[in-house]
Amino acid sequence: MALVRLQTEHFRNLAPDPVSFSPSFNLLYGANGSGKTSVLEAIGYLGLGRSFRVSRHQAVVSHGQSRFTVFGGLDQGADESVSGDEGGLAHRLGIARDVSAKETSLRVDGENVRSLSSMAKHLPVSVIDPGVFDIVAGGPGKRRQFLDWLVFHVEPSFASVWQQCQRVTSQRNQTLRNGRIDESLLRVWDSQYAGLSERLSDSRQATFDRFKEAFELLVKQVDVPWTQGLTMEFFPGWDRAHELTEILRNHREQELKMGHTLYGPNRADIRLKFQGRPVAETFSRGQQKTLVILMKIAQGMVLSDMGRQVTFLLDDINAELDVGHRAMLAQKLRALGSQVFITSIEHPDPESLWGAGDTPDYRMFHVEHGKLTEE
Ligand SMILES: Nc1ncnc2c1ncn2[C@@H]1O[C@H](COP(=O)(O)OP(=O)(O)OP(=O)(O)O)[C@@H](O)[C@H]1O
Repeated sequence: MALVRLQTEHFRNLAPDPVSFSPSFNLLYGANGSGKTSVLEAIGYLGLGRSFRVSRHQAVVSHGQSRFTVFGGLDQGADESVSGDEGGLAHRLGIARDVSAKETSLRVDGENVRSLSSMAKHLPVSVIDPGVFDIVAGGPGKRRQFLDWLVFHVEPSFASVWQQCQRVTSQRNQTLRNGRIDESLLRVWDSQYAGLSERLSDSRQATFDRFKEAFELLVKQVDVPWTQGLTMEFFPGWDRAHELTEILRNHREQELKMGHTLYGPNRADIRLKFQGRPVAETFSRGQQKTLVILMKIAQGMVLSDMGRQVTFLLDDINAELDVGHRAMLAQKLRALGSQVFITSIEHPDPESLWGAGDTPDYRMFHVEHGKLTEE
C-alpha cells in the first residue's frame, strides 16, 4: 500500500490543501525553509506516530495553534485482498495531537483506535535522512530501533510484547534502585522479565535472520567490494546459552550497585564488524553511509517478500550521497516497487537517477511557503 492522499491542519508551515501523491516516486523540491521536510515529517507521523526529527509534538504544531491533524489515504497497491472505498482508498489514517491537553487521537477507517500499532502497521515508513547514518556510527539503541521497526512490520503483535517488557523492566529498575535488597520481590520481577525477554528476543532473532539473508543477497547484486569481510550478528543482550534468570541472580550485586537492569533485550545490538573490528572504528564515513543504505534496502526486501510495500522518505540525500550512490538507491527502490518521496533544493533531474529514457512513474512538486504545486 502507498500513501496517495495527504492533508494536514496546523502542521508546521504546511498549507491545509489536500495533495495527491504517486504510489511510486514523488520528487519534492523547493528553497530552504519551504516545507519539504515538513511534508515528509507529516507522512512519518502516520507510520511512526511521532516526528522523525524532534522529540516533542509541540514543535510541529503551527505557531499560535494548540492542535495539529494529519490525514492520509492509502491505496490498495498490489494487495488484491483489500478493497477500496468509493474514493478508491483502501485505508484512511488520521492522527491529531492536542499539545495543550497532551492528548493524541488516532483514527483508522473512520474508527477511533487506541494503540498506535493499529495505525502504524498499515504504513511502513522508512526514513533516510542525514541522521540515519547513526545506525552504524551511533550506539546500540539506534540499531535496536532499526531492527524493531522491521520486527514490528513482520509481526505486529511484537509491539505489545515490547511494551510489556519495557514496563516490567522499569518496575524491576525501581526495585533495584530502592537500595534495600528485597530478594523475593526481585525474583518475581526476574521471572516475568525473563519470560518476556525470551519472547522478544525470539522475534528479534527470527526477523534478523530474514534481514541478514536479504542483505547477503543484496551485496551479491551490488558492486561494493568491501562488503566482503563484513559480518553482522544479532546480540540479544545476554548470552542465551544461559538462563537469563540465572545470569540476573549471578549479577545481583552489580545490578544493585548500578541501580538498573544490565542484561536482557535493552542491551541488544546488531554487531557489525569488518575483519573482526567494529565498522564504526574501521569504515570511512562514505563506507558507513553506503552500509546504512544497503541495510535500509534489505529491510525493504524483507517486507517486499511478504507482499508489503515500504514508503521511503529520502530527505536531503543529495547533501549526503554522491551521484553513484543515489542512483544505486533509486534503482533498488524502484526494483522493490517501493513508494518513495525525495526532497531536494534544486530542481531534480530524474534522468540522473534512472538514466535517460528509463524513468519510472513519478510526480514532481514544487514546494513554496508550505504549499505543494504539481508540475
Ligand atoms: N511550528 C511551526 N509553525 C510554523 N512554521 C514552522 C514551524 N516549525 C517550523 N516552521 C517553518 O516551516 C518551514 C518549513 O521547514 P522545513 O524544515 O520543512 O523546510 P525544508 O524545505 O525542508 O528546508 P531545508 O531545505 O532548509 O531543509 C520553515 O520555514 C520553518 O521556519
